[in-house]
Amino acid sequence: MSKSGTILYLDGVSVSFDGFRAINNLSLVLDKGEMRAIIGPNGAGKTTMMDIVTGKTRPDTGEVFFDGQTDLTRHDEAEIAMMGIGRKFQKPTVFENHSVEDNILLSLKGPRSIFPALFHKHSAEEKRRIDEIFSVIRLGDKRHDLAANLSHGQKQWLEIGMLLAQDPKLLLVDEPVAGMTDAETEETARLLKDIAKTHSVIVVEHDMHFVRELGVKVTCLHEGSVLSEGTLDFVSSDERVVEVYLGR
Ligand SMILES: Nc1ncnc2c1ncn2[C@@H]1O[C@H](COP(=O)(O)OP(=O)(O)OP(=O)(O)O)[C@@H](O)[C@H]1O
Repeated sequence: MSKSGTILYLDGVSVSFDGFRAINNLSLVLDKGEMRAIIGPNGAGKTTMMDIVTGKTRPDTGEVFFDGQTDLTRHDEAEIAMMGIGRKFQKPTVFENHSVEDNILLSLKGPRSIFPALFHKHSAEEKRRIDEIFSVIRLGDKRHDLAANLSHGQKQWLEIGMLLAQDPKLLLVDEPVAGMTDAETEETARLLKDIAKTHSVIVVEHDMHFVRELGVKVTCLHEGSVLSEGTLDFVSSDERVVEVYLGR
C-alpha cells in the first residue's frame, strides 16, 4: 500500500493490554479529504484505534502515518494535536459558564491564556474564521447565549466548532449523535458533510440511520481488525457483519 495521498495510514497495527489483543494487525487507510464512518460492536477496538492515532496509546507493532509522511508513533499527544489531528469525545465538554462565542474564542489555535483570548482585538482573518465556524455549526443566533443553555445536540455542535477553531486537518469524532433528537441527528449529518468539504474526518457511530445519511465509505471493525469495508449497503449485507453486529 502506498502512503502517498493519504491523511491517515495504519498498517499491521497491533496492541495488547495484559495479553489481550485489542487491536490485531489492523490496516486502515484514509485518503486526504475523505470522510469515513467506523462501525462495529462494543469492544471492537474503535476507541483504541483512535487512542493510537492521537498518541494516547502506543502500538506494539505496525505503522501509523499522518499526511503520508509523519510517523505518529514517534510523537506524543500534544505534538500530534499541534500537527492537526483533533478529537471530539462522546460527551460534550464545553465551558458551560461562558457564552457560545467565548467557547470558540478560547479554542482558537495559538498559545493564549484566557484573558487575552477573550479581550484581544481580533484580526479580520480571525473574524472571518469565527464567522465561518458559526455558519458551519448552525449556532449563529446563539452566539451570545450561555453555553449551559444549549440543548445536548447544540453542545455537541459547539464542541465540533471548538475543534474547528484549532484548525485541524483530520477530525476524529466519537459517537456525535448519541442522545440527539432525530432532527438534530439529521442536521449533524449535514454539518459533518459541510466540514468534510475541507477536512478529512473519521466518525465512529452506532446509529445506522445517521451513517446512511453521511453517505460515505464504511469500515466495520471486529476484534481489533477490519471485518468489512465498502458502501453501507455492501457492509450491511455482509453476513459476518450481520452476525457480529447488525443482527444483534
Ligand atoms: N487500557 C486498557 N486496558 C485493558 N483493556 C483495554 C484497555 N483499553 C481497551 N481495552 C480493551 O480492548 C478492547 C477494545 O476496546 P475499545 O474501547 O477500543 O472498543 P470500542 O470498539 O471502542 O467499543 P465501544 O463501542 O464500546 O466504545 C475491549 O475489550 C476493552 O476492554
